[in-house]
Amino acid sequence: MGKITFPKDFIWGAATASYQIEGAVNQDGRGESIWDRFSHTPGKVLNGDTGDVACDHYNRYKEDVQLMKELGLKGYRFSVAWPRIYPQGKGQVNQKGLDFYNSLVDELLKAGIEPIVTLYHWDLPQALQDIGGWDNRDVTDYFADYAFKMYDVLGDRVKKWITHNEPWVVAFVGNAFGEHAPGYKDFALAVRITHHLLLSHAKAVQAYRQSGNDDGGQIGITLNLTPVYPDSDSPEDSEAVQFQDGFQNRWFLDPVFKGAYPEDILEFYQEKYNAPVIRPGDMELIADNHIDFLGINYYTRAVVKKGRESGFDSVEHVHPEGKYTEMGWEVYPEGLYDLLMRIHRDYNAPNIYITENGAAFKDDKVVDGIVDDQDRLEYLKSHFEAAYRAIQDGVNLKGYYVWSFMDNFEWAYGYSKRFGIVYVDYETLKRTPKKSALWYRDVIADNGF
Ligand SMILES: N=[N+]=NCCCCNC(=O)[C@@H]1[C@H]2[C@H](O)[C@@H](O)[C@H](O)[C@@H](CO)[C@@H]12
Repeated sequence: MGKITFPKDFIWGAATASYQIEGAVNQDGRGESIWDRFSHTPGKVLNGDTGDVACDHYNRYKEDVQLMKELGLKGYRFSVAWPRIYPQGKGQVNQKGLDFYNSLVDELLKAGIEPIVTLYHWDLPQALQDIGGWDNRDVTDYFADYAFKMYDVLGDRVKKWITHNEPWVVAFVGNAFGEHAPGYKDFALAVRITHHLLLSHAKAVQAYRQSGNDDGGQIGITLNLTPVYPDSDSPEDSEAVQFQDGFQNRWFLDPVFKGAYPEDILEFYQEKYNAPVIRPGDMELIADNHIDFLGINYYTRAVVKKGRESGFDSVEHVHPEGKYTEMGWEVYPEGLYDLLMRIHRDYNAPNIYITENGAAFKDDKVVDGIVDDQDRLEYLKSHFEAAYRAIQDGVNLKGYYVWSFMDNFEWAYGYSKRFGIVYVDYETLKRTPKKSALWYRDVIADNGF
């Protein structure tokens, strides 16, 4: 592909999340989150790593914003730690928590960087988990109250909001697979939670429309979407694709864009799990609170075939020959093009932002002050090219936030996986831009490559 130039005003950014970078978990009145509890539970996180210190961004945010400015970022996606605002999840507000995010937003605006703020990136106040967490329908109201408070405090300067980050991961990885906080292995619980996450999303959108701060503001949701391909053209493998696509993608896309769950998956869940619990008015609330943009987190594709056991959900993942990242995820930029075209075709999505795309590679070694992460540079270049092709074919893609601005706490993998375009030495907390960051700086300056 020759030189490509992205549309004018395309937002080139980078993304992070509160629990993964902030540290300072006991500073300035922050309450405990489910990830504090989970990471301090022996055996849950590799090497016993926790987010206690992480990148200490809470105390180093001015330095970090200065580095973002030097890289020329147009946008920065971060999340607010609910437990910094409401240490108990509801009730008493923690002013020092609000002060931090106010200062961070002011630093970003001074640096000419547009903030896009995620309200929930997995760090639920533990006090709410103690009353059932997302399985407790009341938490959907506490989330809307927390959202309303953030719109009130930051809404004059923050004009792009994301309600949830990856509700599929929150529900299934945290409550069916047991790999993330709070660590349950109960599929019916996970299905019930998906409904409460979507309900809380709708209530937070409704709160935004009522906040009086939505003038020129946009609100959306970020979904981790995975295009699914069959291992063969057999009818069995097509059925496996249909289930996997419904389980991972359509279960969230359909309610958000069409106001109803996909029939095939809903029927299957009600039959097998007697879930979700949907009350009269729920689907109307979800249907009536439209989003202004869809955030897409894209990492890789899925290739599936019918599994050995019977049933609609009998799916076996296949791992084709090819290049894989340190997470075991296939490098497949074509999947980003196919995904964007599918969302455009099947959901007629309004504006779309890639709210996360990036990779963990072993190529992070500091040699003579340089981190030569050529693998990551090539990963990003190939995915930028796929995004460009989708824009050329009509997709309303308005921005791209690389995951991640800097190496950080990679959930159950702790600090063993590095996704940053900026290297973090966890002994000294020194930040060093990697080769990919210096290349990205030029891409942003030229609005292409
Ligand atoms: N079973 N299983 N699956 C595990 C999770 C699958 C998908 N993981 C993601 O999308 C997470 C997303 C997250 O927003 C960010 O906080 C994470 O740091 C990145 C990198 O991991 C990605």
